[in-house]
Amino acid sequence: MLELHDLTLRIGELTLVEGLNLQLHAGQLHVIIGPNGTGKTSLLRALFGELPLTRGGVRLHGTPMTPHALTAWRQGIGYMPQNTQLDLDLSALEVVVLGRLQRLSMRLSDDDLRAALEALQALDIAHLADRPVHTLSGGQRQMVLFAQVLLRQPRLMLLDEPVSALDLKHQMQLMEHLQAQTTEQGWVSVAVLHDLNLAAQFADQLIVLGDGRLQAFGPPAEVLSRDLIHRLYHVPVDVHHDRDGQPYVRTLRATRPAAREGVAHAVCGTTGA
Ligand SMILES: Nc1ncnc2c1ncn2[C@@H]1O[C@H](COP(=O)(O)OP(=O)(O)OP(=O)(O)O)[C@@H](O)[C@H]1O
Repeated sequence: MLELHDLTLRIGELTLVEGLNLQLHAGQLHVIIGPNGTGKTSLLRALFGELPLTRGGVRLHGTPMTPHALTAWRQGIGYMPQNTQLDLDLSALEVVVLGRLQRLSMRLSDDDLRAALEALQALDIAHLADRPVHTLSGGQRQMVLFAQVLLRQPRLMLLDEPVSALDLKHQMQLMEHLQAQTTEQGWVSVAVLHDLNLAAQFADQLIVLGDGRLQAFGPPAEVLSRDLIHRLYHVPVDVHHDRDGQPYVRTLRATRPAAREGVAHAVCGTTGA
């Protein structure tokens, strides 16, 4: 279990996150949603030990995060930050193997290489293995970095917008894999997503942040409501539910697309003339 107790983050006068109390369970996928600039990345960075806590504490399976033991703390974490820039002269396979960094001696073992290849295969990107990573597309880099964090065999998975550069097929592939492995391996998984429908589809629990504070926490079917979304994003939406009770969100336009209708009429008029 990952326990956050009164977690507060400040930089100078600016409060990024205020008084978070949460208990996140092993084997569950937790998805953080919330508007831009509301503290999601700061929270993940703090959980990775990259941003010092101003107040409060964090425990993973009973072990507290302490400033003097951050190297050991990070060894149990698969952290995928938002920025997937990779200006390295390494192949995709080599980047994935780096996920085993803490265990690598002077040379790679067959086991490390096999595990890296299997991770690439599981994500259907084995064909990228020998490509230099600086030549990969944004989405391909994102998949390679996901394969890298898988190889860490983490107890805690922290993923900051892991599908932001992915097409529909790869979004589903990554999320399906994350959810299956979270259950199977008993990880505590935390991912930031902006796509509310993807969040509703895959999250066991939603963590809703707004202005650095917890606005709601719980299963998507209980948490995602029209009022909450409107309050957070100031966008009109409808929230529907499918046959399994899973919510899905449809954004509503504030204005009718009158200009487009005008274009259609003009085109028809031209054709008819
Ligand atoms: N190192 C820093 N110094 C000063 N302000 C910072 C720093 N890091 C973050 N902030 C500010 O803290 C707030 C929260 O930022 P954060 O990146 O955590 O938001 P976010 O919810 O992840 O946003 P987004 O959805 O846009 O990625 C923002 O106002 C940001 O400008």
